Amino acid sequence: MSAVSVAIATTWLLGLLMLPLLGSLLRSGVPGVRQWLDADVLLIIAMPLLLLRGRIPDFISIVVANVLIALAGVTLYAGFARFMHRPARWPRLFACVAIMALGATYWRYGVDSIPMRVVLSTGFTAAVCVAIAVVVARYRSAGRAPYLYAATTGVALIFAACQILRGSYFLSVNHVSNALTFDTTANVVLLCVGAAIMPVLLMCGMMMVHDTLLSEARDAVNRDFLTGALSREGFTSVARTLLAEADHNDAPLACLLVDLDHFKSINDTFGHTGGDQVLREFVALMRTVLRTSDALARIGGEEFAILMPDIALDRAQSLAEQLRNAATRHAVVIDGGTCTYSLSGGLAMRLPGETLDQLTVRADRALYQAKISGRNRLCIDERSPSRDA
Ligand SMILES: Nc1nc2c(ncn2[C@@H]2O[C@H](COP(=O)(O)OP(=O)(O)OP(=O)(O)O)[C@@H](O)[C@H]2O)c(=O)[nH]1
Repeated sequence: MSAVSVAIATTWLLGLLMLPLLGSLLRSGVPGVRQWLDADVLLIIAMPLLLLRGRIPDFISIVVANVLIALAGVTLYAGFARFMHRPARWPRLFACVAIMALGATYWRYGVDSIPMRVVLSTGFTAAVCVAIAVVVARYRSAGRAPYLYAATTGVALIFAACQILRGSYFLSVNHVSNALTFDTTANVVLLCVGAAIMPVLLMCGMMMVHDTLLSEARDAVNRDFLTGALSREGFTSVARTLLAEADHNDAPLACLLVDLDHFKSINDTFGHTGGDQVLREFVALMRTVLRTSDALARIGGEEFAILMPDIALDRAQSLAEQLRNAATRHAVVIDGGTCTYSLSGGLAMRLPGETLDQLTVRADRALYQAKISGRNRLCIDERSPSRDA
């Protein structure tokens, strides 16, 4: 068996192995997986056609096989583009495949040249690899494992370089095919690298899908689905860090609990979806007032907790008042109607060594005071340090 046949058979086997793995990721709904699966299927169909060269008509083993491989390549790229939430631009991709088809036909039936067909296919594959490297490097989502994206870009560029090297070699040899042309060590090594391109890039894609799923699962637990604020679980874990930092730096930490007033009547007037819109817009409003270092969580229906690290009571009180004023000025347009609302707040400064539960209990007591004193106001827990200072 020649080195070329071994390389083709290896790609085919790896393609088969990838199939169930990609299939298992289909139901994840992550964009790109469908295209990667299609690319793998195209590859699996194309490889035996190449292997049957001489036993089936050349048109199938050369032209059709090369077109299928080119289609697999552009579909692989489309998968990466979709994964990065970019359009696949199919008309352009099909135009590239059409050029490949014309080239393969010409270098078989116009001028029969194996080296030129190799130059054509390596050039095409190199272009696909560069396109993948560019789309992955350029459109990486923030908050995702950067090493994975860097590795995919790097691997795609290495593959492109190997293809260009192999193409250049064949460009320099005589147009007449010759077994020796293929049996050089350099060509065999580059051939093996070429055989790994699709399987390795598909593996990179699958690793990125896993990274996405893990990050979505983490978000589902730590984020409130409706407002995007931290969930109670997310808040607890962020609070643990903030409390440890406050202890370590002997720094002040403020806890503000906020509850929207008469929220039930908002729901009664504007419906539950109207109430949801108020909650979403209120969280967006809070983000414009609070500092980026403040941790904001939705801990109940219309109740929110904010931890403010490294802040004195005066400043925390002023931020809380700004928030209350912004809320009273905020008009939410719902189905043509306008909803206005107010909030009550309870503020407590952390005492040395105090746990999150102890701190929130004091803030909650202050919030209760604000509610029973008439709402739309801020109360401060009397034990908050620096109050008397
Ligand atoms: N739209 C919407 N409403 C919610 C959600 N979670 C809880 N609520 C509603 O929030 C309302 C809270 O009502 P209450 O606990 O009586 O409080 P309130 O009407 O705000 O009165 P005070 O807090 O005493 O000023 C209830 O009607 C809940 O149904 C939610 O996710 N979306």
